[in-house]
Amino acid sequence: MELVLASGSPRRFELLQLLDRPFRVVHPDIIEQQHPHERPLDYVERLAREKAEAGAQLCASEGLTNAAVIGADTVVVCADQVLEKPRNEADYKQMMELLSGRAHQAITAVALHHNGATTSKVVSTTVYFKHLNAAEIAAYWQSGEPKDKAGGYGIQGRAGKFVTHIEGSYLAVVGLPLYETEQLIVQVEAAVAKDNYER
Ligand SMILES: Cc1cn([C@H]2C[C@H](O)[C@@H](COP(=O)(O)OP(=O)(O)OP(=O)(O)O)O2)c(=O)[nH]c1=O
Repeated sequence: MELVLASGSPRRFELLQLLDRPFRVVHPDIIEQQHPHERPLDYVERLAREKAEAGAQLCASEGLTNAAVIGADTVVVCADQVLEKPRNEADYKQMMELLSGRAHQAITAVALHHNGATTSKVVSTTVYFKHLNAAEIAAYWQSGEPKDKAGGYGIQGRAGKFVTHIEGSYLAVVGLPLYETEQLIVQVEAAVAKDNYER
C-alpha cells in the first residue's frame, strides 16, 4: 500500500510528513462549489472525499492501483456564512470584519480512499478572534498570508496574534488533523493485514 497526498497545500504536505510515513503527492483538480442547502459539515466532507477519489483516479491512470490516497478540505463558518479563500482584498476585508471580536468554526475534513472505498472524519474547532481594527486588517492583507487560506487567515502565521483561544484541534485549523489522519491510515492498514491473513 502506497500512501499518497492529493493536495497542493504546503501546510498539508508539512503536516503529513510528521506521521513519518513515506508518501507521494498528486494534484487533482475538483470543483469546489457548495450545493444549495448543503450543510457546511457535509460540504467539507464531500470535498475531502472528492479530492481523495480524484487523487486515486490520477494514481490509477499512472498505474498505481494500490494507493491509499488522502484528501482534505478546510472552511471557516461564521454567522452561517461559509468562508473559503478570499477572491480579492475586498472579499478578505469583509471576512475579517465578520470574524473580528467573535467566535467562528474552522472545519476540516480528511478522507482516505483505498481499494474502492473512502473513509473520512470531520473536525470542527471553535476559534476566538480579538477585535480587529481597520489598520490591522489592512496590514495583514499586505503580509500576503490571507490569499490562499480559508477564512482569509492562517492561525500558524501572523494571524496567530488575532486568536485569543481555540476549542478543538489546532492542526485541523491549519489544514490536517494528524490524530484523525493517522486513525484513518491505521484502519486501512488493519483491513489490508486482515485481508492478507485470510487469503
Ligand atoms: C483557517 C486556516 C486555513 N489554512 C489553509 C489550509 C488550506 O491549505 C486552505 C484551505 O483551502 P482548501 O481548499 O481546504 O485547500 P487548498 O486549496 O489549500 O489545498 P488542496 O489542494 O488540498 O485542496 O487554508 C491555513 O493554512 N491556516 C488556517 O488557520
